[in-house]
Amino acid sequence: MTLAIEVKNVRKQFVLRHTRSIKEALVWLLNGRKGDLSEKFLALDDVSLSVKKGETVALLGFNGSGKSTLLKHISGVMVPDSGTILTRGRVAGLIEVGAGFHHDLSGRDNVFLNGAILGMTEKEIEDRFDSIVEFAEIGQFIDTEVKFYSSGMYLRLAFSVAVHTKPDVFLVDEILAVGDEPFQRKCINKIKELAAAGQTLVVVSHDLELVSTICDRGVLLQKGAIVLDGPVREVVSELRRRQRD
Ligand SMILES: Nc1ncnc2c1ncn2[C@@H]1O[C@H](COP(=O)(O)OP(=O)(O)OP(=O)(O)O)[C@@H](O)[C@H]1O
Repeated sequence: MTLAIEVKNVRKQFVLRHTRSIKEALVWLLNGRKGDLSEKFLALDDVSLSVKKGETVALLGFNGSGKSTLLKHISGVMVPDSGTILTRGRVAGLIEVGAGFHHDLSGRDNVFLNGAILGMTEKEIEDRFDSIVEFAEIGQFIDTEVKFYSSGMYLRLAFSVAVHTKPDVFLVDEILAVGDEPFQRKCINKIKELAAAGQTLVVVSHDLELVSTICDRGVLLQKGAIVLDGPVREVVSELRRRQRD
């Protein structure tokens, strides 16, 4: 059994800064700065998760349960306060769409820039360039600066670059809710194709029907901790039961 992702005892705390009144700040100063004006919030509380190569996993849970935070740790965008995350092979994903895109550059330049950030060589990008543009249906706009793209065009190009990196682990965060319907369908088909080809997949989505068709395994998060891990249908049923309560 080859592991693609191994998350061990990960904790992540965020500091929530509240706006305080001048009076509150003054009292705090006069008291010798005792206590803490900021509040701490544990977004991931001792999370451990192993994902085997070829598994398709849906991270499920209510708003604020820590799904995106966990995905960002797997992608390496965030580092944990404690614990470890190991990933095997190339990890690519759609977490903050077009995060690596530069507004003043053309679509073409961004394909090269973003492709390189995602770990492709120049030769790989050149070889896959036509296919990237074709999948994104960007056509003649490929030489236009992306700041003039519609949000859908931007998203399509970002998605296309990401899937063409042929990653070993593909991470998708709620992306499927964006874009028009035909493109959504195309993305879903592409993701299903990747899953069928044995690609490791970790998906965050509130579309329970959709994740049930794409993923085999479901992981339910609640207040930053994993409370259930099993076949996706069972975990989705439990989440629905909790939604009704
Ligand atoms: N950079 C940050 N600074 C402070 N708090 C944060 C930060 N990122 C996330 N949080 C908090 O951590 C908690 C978990 O957020 P996260 O985005 O992981 O939840 P989620 O399960 O993906 O939620 P949703 O379903 O709404 O997308 C939330 O309460 C959120 O406000």
